[in-house]
Amino acid sequence: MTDRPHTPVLDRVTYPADLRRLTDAELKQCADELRAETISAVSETGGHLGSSLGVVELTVAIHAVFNTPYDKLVWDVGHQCYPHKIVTGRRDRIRTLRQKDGLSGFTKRSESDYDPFGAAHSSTSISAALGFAMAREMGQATGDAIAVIGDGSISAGMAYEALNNAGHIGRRLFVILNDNDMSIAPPTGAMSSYLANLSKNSPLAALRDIADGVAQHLPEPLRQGAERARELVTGHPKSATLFEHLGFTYIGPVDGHDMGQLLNVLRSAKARATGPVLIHAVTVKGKGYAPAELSDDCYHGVNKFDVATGVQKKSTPNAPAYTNVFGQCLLRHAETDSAIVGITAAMPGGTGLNILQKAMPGRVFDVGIAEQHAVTFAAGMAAGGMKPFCAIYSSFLQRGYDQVVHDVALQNLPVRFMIDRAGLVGADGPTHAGAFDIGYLAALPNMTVMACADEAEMVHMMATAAAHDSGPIALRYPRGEGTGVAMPEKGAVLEIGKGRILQDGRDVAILSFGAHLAEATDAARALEARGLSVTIADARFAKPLDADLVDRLVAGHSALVTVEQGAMLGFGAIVLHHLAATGQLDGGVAIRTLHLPDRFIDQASPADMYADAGLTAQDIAAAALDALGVATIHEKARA
Ligand SMILES: Cc1ncc(C[n+]2csc(CCOP(=O)(O)OP(=O)(O)O)c2C)c(N)n1
Ligand SMILES: CC(=O)[C@@H](O)[C@H](O)COP(=O)(O)O
Ligand SMILES: [Mg+2]
Repeated sequence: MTDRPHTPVLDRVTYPADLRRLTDAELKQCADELRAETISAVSETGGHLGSSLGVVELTVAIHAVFNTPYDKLVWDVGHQCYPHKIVTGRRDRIRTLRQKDGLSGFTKRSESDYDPFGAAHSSTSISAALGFAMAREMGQATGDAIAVIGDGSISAGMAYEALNNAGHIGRRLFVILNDNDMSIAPPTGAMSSYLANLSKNSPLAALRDIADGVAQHLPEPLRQGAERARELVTGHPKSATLFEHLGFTYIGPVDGHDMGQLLNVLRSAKARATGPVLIHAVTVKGKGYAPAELSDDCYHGVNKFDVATGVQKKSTPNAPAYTNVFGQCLLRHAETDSAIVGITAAMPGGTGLNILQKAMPGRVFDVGIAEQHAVTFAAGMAAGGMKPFCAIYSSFLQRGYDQVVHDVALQNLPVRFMIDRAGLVGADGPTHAGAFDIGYLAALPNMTVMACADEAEMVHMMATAAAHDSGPIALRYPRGEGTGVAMPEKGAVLEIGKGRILQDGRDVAILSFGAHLAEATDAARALEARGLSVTIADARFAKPLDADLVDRLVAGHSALVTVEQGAMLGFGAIVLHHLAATGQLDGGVAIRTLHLPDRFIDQASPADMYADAGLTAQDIAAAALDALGVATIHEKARA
């Protein structure tokens, strides 16, 4: 007998239609190959590996059973969609993931018909899928809607708003709960415990059938076992799970890595569902790759790595990361002030709150993916006499905006907002860019808004925030390392609303707000090389604005350039508003406000993204020269 060459099944799959031609055994083999391909690709690109490995079988089974893209598959967050990208026509570009001009690390409508709804912020999938389902019910040419949501993401209020609505509407909709008992960090919360109990204590639930109730047809001892398991989970004899109370048919738990079981359950659900169905799939984050399965974070987000060992490539830092400086500072303040507490919405490591959490576990609250609750919880704590440091990434705080307005600012409560990932963040792209917080926070009465120029300034601003009991205060800082400046022994409390001048000049003033001061300084050097005399100032506060400083810069220079790592209606707009309100715009000074452009910027390195945004040192210098040119024309005209 001759050995037949082994042809990978995955090589026969470009689109989901190809999966639908495979036998069940081939689908299983395809999943194994898809897992290997995912590991290999992410080892070259970095990215969200653990979550993607956990849904390999689900990906294959869903696409094999449902008629995507006519049926709409909506991944929550979208960070687990790499296997999905590989089997939906993007295998040839999967090694460009998260890079400039490459594939997005999340689902994105403009990238593929198989990404019917974009994501990256969590807990939106059930709402979006319900929207598709209703569009179908109202006559649009679209098929079934399937949301896949993780156990971490289903902790957010928005997911319950959607379940509530879907259960009420009662139309056919599929929600697959991908329960790997893990968020970015170990999951917290009562809901997480409830789900854990469902999967641990309900061994026979997998046999339940959505239409005719398999349990009824089980032999007596098994049926009693199923009922006992249900009673154990719910606490009530014969009562249903939370999802059933909300109007869903609950199927599960099923083994989310058992291809046969998944195919049976999905086929049966697809054939029989008349209303909303929740399929509870138990999975393992990092499944099938030992270094991921054995690690504490299940390789949630990894750098490039060596496949054989799992060892990730780490760059040697030149300076402390802002996140770390924040974490260390907060710990120092908490040691001397027992009212200080930290609040995070499922990001203890990402925000640096894990430093305080490790030292003083009782002083940090991880509320799960629940930014809205985090903000109002902080407001309540502040009203109760505590000093909450609410650490949330800039883009995720967008979720809690009404809470910032209504619960914090309106009541002038001293919540300290620590806004990490302000500005462009790199590989996560536009969904995670901290672009809007300057504008959306500075618009609020009572709010103080600071941004630190470097890590030493951060220490002072932390001291300022800790001392600021008269109202809410926000400190924004970017992802990544500081600039390597000498660090102060201790933070000094800054005068609220006062900036600083770092260098005095005569021709042009560059007024920077936040961490682009290094680029502003480089621009000044370039201008000096052309014989110009440049003032460099650091605003420190966008609100209250240092009006005296701005007035001085306008009065003493022919041109003023503002620089910030934020969107159009931010710091520069505040400066312009002040100058207009005080009649200084007509005084002949030429002004340029450098900010992010009015468009979303695709993923690349932060440096490339800032170049795309027109915010390099050269751009700043060019803007200054342009402004000076205009100022010269004005001066000549006046002469
Ligand atoms: C609104 C929002 N807050 C926080 C995050 C950061 N975040 C991304 S994935 C994740 C954990 C998600 O856990 P889960 O849904 O269980 O998916 P898993 O990674 O376990 O597959 C978090 C907190 C986010 N993307 N969106
Ligand atoms: C998917 C998601 O939202 C997070 O995993 C995010 O990518 C983390 O970003 P950082 O790496 O900046 O913490
Ligand atoms: Mg999870």
